[in-house]
Formats: sequence, C-alpha cells, structure tokens
Amino acid sequence: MNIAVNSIAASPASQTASESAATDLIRIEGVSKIFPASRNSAAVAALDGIDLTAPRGSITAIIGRSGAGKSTLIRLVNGLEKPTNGRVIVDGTDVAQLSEAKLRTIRRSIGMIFQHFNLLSSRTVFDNVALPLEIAGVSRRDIEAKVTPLLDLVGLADKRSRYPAELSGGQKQRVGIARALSTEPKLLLSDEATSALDPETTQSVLDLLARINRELGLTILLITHEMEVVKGIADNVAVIDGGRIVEAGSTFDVFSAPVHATTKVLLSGVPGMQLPDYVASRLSPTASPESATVLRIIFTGPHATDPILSQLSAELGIAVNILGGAVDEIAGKPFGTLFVSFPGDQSRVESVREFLRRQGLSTEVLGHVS
Ligand SMILES: Nc1ncnc2c1ncn2[C@@H]1O[C@H](COP(=O)(O)OP(=O)(O)OP(=O)(O)O)[C@@H](O)[C@H]1O
Repeated sequence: MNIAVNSIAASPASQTASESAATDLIRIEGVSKIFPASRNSAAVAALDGIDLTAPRGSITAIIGRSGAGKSTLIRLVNGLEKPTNGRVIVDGTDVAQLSEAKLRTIRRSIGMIFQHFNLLSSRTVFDNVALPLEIAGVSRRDIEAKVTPLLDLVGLADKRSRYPAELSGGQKQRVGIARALSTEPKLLLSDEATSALDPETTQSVLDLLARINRELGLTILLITHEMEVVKGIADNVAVIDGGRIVEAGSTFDVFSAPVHATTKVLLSGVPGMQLPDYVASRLSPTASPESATVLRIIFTGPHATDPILSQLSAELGIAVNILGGAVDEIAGKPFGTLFVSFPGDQSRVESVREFLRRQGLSTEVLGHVS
C-alpha cells in the first residue's frame, strides 16, 4: 500500500479524466515495472503501484535513495521504458500505448537534461542547440531564428561558436537546457542536472530553470539526490523508496514536517532537521522524574521570527533551554526549527505544546534527556 501523506498523488474522487487532463500534464496511474529475470539475475520489481501527478506549470521533484526507482520512473514518462502495469499519461496521451513512430513525435514535446550534459564535442554551442531541430527537418533559416533567442535566454549568446571543451560545467548545462527547449516542449525532464556542478553554479542553473518555468510556463519533473535543489525550486516533492511512493506533497509541507523514516533520512542534512549530536546521543524514548523533554518547534510563515520562547517562559513560568536550531527558506517560504528542552511531567509537556499550538506552531516530542 502506498502511504501518500499530504498527497499530490491523489486527485479528488469527483474529478473526471478530462478535468484531470486539463490540470495535470503528467498522470501516472497504478504503475508497476518489473524487469524480468536474466541468466545472471533475478527479476526486479523496480516500481510497484506508483500514483503520481504533476500539475501543468509546476516543478515536481522525485527524491529517493540509490536504486529506489527514480530513473525508471522518468524513463517511463518519455517512453524509454514501458510499464508492466498501469498508465503513464502525458498531456492526455498514454505514452505506454504509442508506437515507436508516435513516440518519436511526442518526445519532441518532452525536453530532457542530464547530469553529464550529453553534448556532442565536435559541434559548436549553436549546432548542439540546433541538433533536435535539424533532426525534425527544420530549415536552416528557421533554426537560426529559434536558436539565437534561446542562446540569449540561457546567457550564452557570446559563446555560440565555441565547442563544449571550451565551456565550464555550468555553461555546458546551459547549452543542454537551450537544446532541450529548442523544440518548444511542454515538459522538461531533469535527471540529476546539477549533480556535477559546484554549489554556486548549481544555484545559477536553478535560477535559470525557475525562470524558464515561470516565464515559459514549462512543467518540470526532476529527479535529484540534492535536497538543496528541491528546497530551492520544487513546488511538490514525491519520495520514492523500494519502488513505492512513501510520502508526497508540497515541498514546504514535506520538508517542514517529514513523516516517513526514509524522508527523514534524506532530509537529515537540511539545516534544522537534525538534533545536535551531543543531544541525540543522550536521547531516550522514556521519561524519568529527573529528565527533560526535548521538543522540536517548527516555525512557519510569519511566525518564523516571533519571540515565542520569551512569551512561553513568561506565561507558563518555565525555564526553556535552547539546544539548537536554524532559520531557512523552503520553496520561497520562511521556515525555522528550534530544538528546546524543559523539565517537568507529562502535563507540563502538554501545556507547553498547547501554548505553542495556540501560536500556530507545530511541535514534535523527540524524547527525553537526563
Ligand atoms: N534495465 C534494467 N534491468 C534490470 N534491472 C534494472 C534495470 N534498470 C533498473 N533496474 C533496477 O531497478 C531498480 C531501480 O533502478 P533505478 O535506476 O530506477 O533507481 P534510481 O533510484 O534511479 O537509482 P540511482 O539514484 O542510483 O540512479 C534497481 O534495483 C535497478 O538495479
């Protein structure tokens, strides 16, 4: 069974297929993929009962550990793999039912960018971007008219006659993005597109993707192991584990209150997600008369900077010990976490949580320390 918390996968029961086609560019329904056994290996259930939608104009991220099934999922969307069961509907068409010839046509409406850019080293920047148009039989004049503004868009107008070997990693990925956009796709698939780039270059490529999404209304589906990428640009995120979606929802909801153990592990490097080591190593699940309760307070929206703790101390007469915390931004919204401890019994814990609830803050009891 899939556990789709804050589900972006589920659609209202009353929604008809045509209403869904109007709002969702991608609709993955009950998809399983089994790679059959070969002489050297047993059969692999790479995907198992996946339901996922990507609304038109959105940026949706798929995250998961190595081998979870992310690449298989993205390959189903552009028809490079066929599902064993279920439907993969892109812009109203079930890509799994298409012939190779029809698939070639539909792939023109799906751009793709890759971790290692996949540029042709013998072609200039201009000719790399022009390649999909040449393959589609577009005239040289129309190619010039389409490629030149794309090079402007990605900031490479002055590099049009350079070769890939003369470019930085970030510039190569910009060529990859311009090439992916050349056939005016509705959907951009991104397979670890920033994984080979340093943090600063990653940020500039993410800014470009966000701009393309905003200005061209392009739907983006990306797979990544970099939580910074998801946090920075994705509207929605789905967590895949062992071929199943274990958690999905808006990036803000999933990142601010992860539920599934796999999500918590994946997010452990995000500031404010993890207790400081010196506390984590002493944490016990059970309270004792001398122990203090350790609480995670999640600040969202306008509360992120409010002086809540001093109000708490004043109102309830409790000495609160701050253990750690961080203030961050997720999908453009302020988000803060504070780890605190305070002494007292269960009723004290409840009164603290109730006070914080009234301030609009969520809390999670992490355990107890002596
Ligand atoms: N063509 C194939 N034949 C057999 N098994 C495959 C094939 N492609 C993928 N698999 C298996 O399916 C599972 C999911 O693989 P997939 O590449 O989708 O994972 P992933 O999440 O993208 O991993 P990574 O992050 O390491 O790229 C793995 O167990 C993998 O070994």
